[in-house]
Amino acid sequence: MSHPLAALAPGLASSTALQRILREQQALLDSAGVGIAFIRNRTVLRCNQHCANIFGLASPEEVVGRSSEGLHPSRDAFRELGRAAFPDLSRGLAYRTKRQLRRSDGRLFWAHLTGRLINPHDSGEGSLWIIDDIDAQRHARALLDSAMVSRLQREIEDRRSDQERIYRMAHYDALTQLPNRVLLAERGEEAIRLAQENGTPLAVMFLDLDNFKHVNDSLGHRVGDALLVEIARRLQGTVRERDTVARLGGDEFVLLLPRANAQGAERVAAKMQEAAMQPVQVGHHELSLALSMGIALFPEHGSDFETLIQCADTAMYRAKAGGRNNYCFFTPQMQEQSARALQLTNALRRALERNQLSLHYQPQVALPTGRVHGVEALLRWNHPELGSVSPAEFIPVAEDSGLILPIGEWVLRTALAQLQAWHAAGLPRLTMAVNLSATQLRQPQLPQMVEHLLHEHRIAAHMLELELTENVAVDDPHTAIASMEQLHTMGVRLSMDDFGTGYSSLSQLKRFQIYRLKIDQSFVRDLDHDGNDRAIVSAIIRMAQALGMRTTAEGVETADQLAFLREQGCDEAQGYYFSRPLPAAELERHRLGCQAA
Ligand SMILES: Nc1nc2c(ncn2[C@@H]2O[C@H](COP(=O)(O)O[C@H]3[C@@H](O)[C@H](n4cnc5c(=O)[nH]c(N)nc54)O[C@@H]3COP(=O)(O)O)[C@@H](O)[C@H]2O)c(=O)[nH]1
Repeated sequence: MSHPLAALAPGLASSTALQRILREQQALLDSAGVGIAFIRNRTVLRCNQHCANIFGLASPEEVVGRSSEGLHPSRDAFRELGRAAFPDLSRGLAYRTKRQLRRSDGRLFWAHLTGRLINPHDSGEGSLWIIDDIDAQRHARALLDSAMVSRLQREIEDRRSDQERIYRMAHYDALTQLPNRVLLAERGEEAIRLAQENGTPLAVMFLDLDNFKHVNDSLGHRVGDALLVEIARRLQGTVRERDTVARLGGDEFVLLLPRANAQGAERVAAKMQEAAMQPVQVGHHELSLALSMGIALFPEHGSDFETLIQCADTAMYRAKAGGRNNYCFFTPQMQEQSARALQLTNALRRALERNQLSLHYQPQVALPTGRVHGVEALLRWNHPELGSVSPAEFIPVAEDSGLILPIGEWVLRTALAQLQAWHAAGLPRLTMAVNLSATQLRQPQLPQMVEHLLHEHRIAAHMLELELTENVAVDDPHTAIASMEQLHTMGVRLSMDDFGTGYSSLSQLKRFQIYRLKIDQSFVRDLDHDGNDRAIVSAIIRMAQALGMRTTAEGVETADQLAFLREQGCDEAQGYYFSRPLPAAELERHRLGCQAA
């Protein structure tokens, strides 16, 4: 096809130079971002690609040759444009307007038009028109805008979900998905505000799983975690929507119970106990757990959330100490006791180095012969200001603070040194019983320490009896059993103290390699007038005999008690009837000299 511009200079159309110029011009035209068309005699002579695009045609060739009138919505519109443009064009000026044009498929669109005559003195040479498609621009802008909007929306969405994730991480426990300490505190403050405003009650409950450490240690953390998740689910399923179940960490949970008074809290506690006690299946383990719970009430026990939680925590410890699977309401006395415990802990830290501790010894008498076969070492603490503090009070404090470890070692060393002295003084068969706390038994190095002290004082292992309570083994049977086995292998004798008051099974007794059962003094105390106690004591003695264990009755105070025990075949007895626990020198004077064999 001959180039349309060749028509403008017919003589030059075949020249190579002109062809090159025309190609360059076309390239220039095609690279323009607007439509460009040359029109002469109402016919399109030449246009660029953009112009073809604007009119919905594939290439400039499809536009060239078309009547320019057909590019307008109507003949009238076309003529009107000619009339309007003429004054400017004929003066050699550019004519600018905004018009509707028609695409090849008939659709109308708005465009900015700029026209100019090629030769202002001769309109017959045609005109050049620049067409700027406003609709397409608008459309493109709209597309751009919507792309930006959706990107913005995505960003906002992303940011929102990031914020939600951060909020969740900061306010919820990752394992159980329960509210954590932070969210609990927020809800607690809010609950107190509402309770104050409405004059309604509010209960805070502190929960702790009994023996959870045992599950974790013996079955592994994965089982422990699964158990916590299941317990969390059950607790959550037991309360009402307005209540909050939060996990503080480990096996500690807190319940926030708006509008619950003492009876309400008690009902929830009972439901919690029931929910926790249903067996939990984790893999092939069927586990059942119990809860210890402490309850504090608003406003009776505190006006701020921090105080209420502390009170509930204190009450929970009391529940645990009272035998586990239990709940307890906070009382102000508990706080006094906590303050006292703190005072004792601080004072106890200095007790060893300031020589405030001493041992008293209580004889243990063999019933068939009436002779003292051994003594039990009992710790005494005499503080310059606090006076004589009972071990029943300070031993638990020492256990909680970990001070029982250095103190327990001191007791063992001092007792063995005393035994060594008595053996040297002519009482070679005297045995020494020493109390061991659960914390001590959990120390894996305990057997080595005992062995070292026995060696240091040249005492045969069977002359030492270590007294354990039943709960020692319940808390951490694995370490406890390992230590007991080592001690047993060394020849040290183990006795079960306060037997009958704790929680142990007969199979445990066998596994623990127990040499002696010490019948708790609570059964001995009322032997004279309580038929049940008599039945229990004689059953314990018979059971021990059947299992090949010896029995010692604690707290014997009367001749009648002694007669009953002797009659039942009890092996040894200990109590005020024979002697109170005494300092070594006093005991030597009164009891040991002639009786020990
Ligand atoms: N872990 C350690 N625990 C210890 C140690 N020393 C003592 N304790 C434990 O403290 C609890 C209280 O001991 P204590 O006040 O010494 O009471 C003992 C006896 O004095 C008392 N007793 C003895 N005979 C009688 C009696 O006839 N009547 C009566 N009412 N009380 C009597 O009983 C306690 C016996 O203790 P135990 O045989 O150990 O049960 C107590 O639990 C001690 O175990 C220590 O060094 N470490």
